[in-house]
Amino acid sequence: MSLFRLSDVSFGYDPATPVLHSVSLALEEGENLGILGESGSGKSTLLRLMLGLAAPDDGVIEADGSVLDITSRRRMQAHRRFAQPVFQDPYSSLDPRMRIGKALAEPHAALGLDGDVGQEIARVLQAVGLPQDSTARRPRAFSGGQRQRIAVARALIARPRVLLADEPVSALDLSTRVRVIDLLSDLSQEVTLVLVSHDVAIVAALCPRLVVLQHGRAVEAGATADILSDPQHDYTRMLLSSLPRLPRPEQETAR
Ligand SMILES: Nc1ncnc2c1ncn2[C@@H]1O[C@H](COP(=O)(O)OP(=O)(O)OP(=O)(O)O)[C@@H](O)[C@H]1O
Repeated sequence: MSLFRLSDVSFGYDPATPVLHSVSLALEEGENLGILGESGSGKSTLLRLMLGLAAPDDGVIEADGSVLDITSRRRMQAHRRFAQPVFQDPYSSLDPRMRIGKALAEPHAALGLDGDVGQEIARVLQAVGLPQDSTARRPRAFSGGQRQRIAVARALIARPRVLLADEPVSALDLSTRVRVIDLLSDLSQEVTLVLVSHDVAIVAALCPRLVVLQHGRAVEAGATADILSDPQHDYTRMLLSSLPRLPRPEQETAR
């Protein structure tokens, strides 16, 4: 059974100007899915629909084997345990006044989760590689990369099956980025990731499956390795050719 199945999903903030056009995709357990596209192609909107923050104008979203009805409070409560978001900016996603222990305890209570909250906090801090005494500190005591780890820990409290991550490292500096990417890669053992990005290298590192969005249409989908080595669509070729290239070793030594 697929974790998510989207069938011909269309959506517009204003229904007269659709942002997503008949998008279909499937997310299978253990197969991280990258969603790649230029700014404005509809990537974040697609994640919003998968989170249940808005409903499609047309088409169907199935999650965990049943149709996602966002008007059902009970269904949405279950969905928030099933799929958790990680947003781009760890500075705005954490309340600056709230100690980390409280920030992690809050979703545990709000989602009515089982298990001892103290033990669960210890589990997620360990999972993201932060010291246990982080609970007594406020977000300003942490660097950007550490804050993003806290945001990931907050998502993991729910023991979700899916993490829906929207440009999770683009607000971070380069060296921190690598550590958060490593963390997301390690987590792939226990949770399946949907990763929205305009960065081909990050998608290639984390996601064996890929969907390319152009103006709200899925123009290419399949195995990431196949798409990167032999893109079928002009738009995908354009995205790949616009990648910044690192100098080859011989060019470096020639200088
Ligand atoms: N809340 C909103 N109300 C109205 N229009 C919106 C809203 N959010 C996004 N849009 C529009 O929907 C389209 C798709 O935006 P979306 O943020 O999904 O794209 P994106 O691919 O995630 O872009 P980016 O990489 O810049 O975040 C854009 O034209 C955008 O202006």
